[in-house]
Amino acid sequence: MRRRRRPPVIALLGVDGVGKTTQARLLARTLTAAGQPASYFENGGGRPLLDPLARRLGRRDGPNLLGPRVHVAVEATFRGLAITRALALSRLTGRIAVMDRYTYCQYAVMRLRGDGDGRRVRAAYRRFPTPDLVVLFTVPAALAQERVEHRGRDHEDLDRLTAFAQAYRDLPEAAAFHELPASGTTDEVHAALYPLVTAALNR
Ligand SMILES: Cc1cn([C@H]2C[C@H](O)[C@@H](COP(=O)(O)OP(=O)(O)O)O2)c(=O)[nH]c1=O
Repeated sequence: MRRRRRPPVIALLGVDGVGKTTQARLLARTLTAAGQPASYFENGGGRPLLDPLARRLGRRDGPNLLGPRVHVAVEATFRGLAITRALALSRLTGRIAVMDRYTYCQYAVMRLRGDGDGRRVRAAYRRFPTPDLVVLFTVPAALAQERVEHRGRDHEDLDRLTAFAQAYRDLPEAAAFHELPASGTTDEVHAALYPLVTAALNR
């Protein structure tokens, strides 16, 4: 067998409510049960912390509290630290890293908000490996919104979800993403995802 410098990295992307967390957790469990030990990692940008904090302080959201420039630096730092930790743990344990979000999510959210060209963040993230597989989940914006409502933690605006999905597709890296329609049940989407993953792991 070919020697690998690091365990494989699988990254799942998409707008809020598309099913990343559900699928990433299930994928890590299924791979592990199939004899390919895998760990789930969440690589968020701190929005669940920053937005409620901003609201408690009487502001609309994180960018409104910190200003766009500071906010993007804080968010990119949060995410960079999460990815660094995930890669380090994956290397230490030798387990496949199943990434719930990755660098591309930062680039997409910056494009969505019009935070410049992302060159500085791309430079800061340049040492992070290109994953062995990047899957972009797609669902109609209305379904993503319904799922976010169902989760009950926050709310999503339909126009924002539509623009966010387009921001992913407009990234310069998007040609390497594997788009996967994710409107089906959890089991149906998993059944479509799993062969892509095993093919990537066997490459
Ligand atoms: C994948 C999936 C999720 N859900 C629910 C579970 C969650 O409460 C919510 C959002 O899923 P979640 O996996 O949290 O999405 P993301 O990580 O992309 O934001 O939708 C469904 O109802 N059906 C599905 O097929």
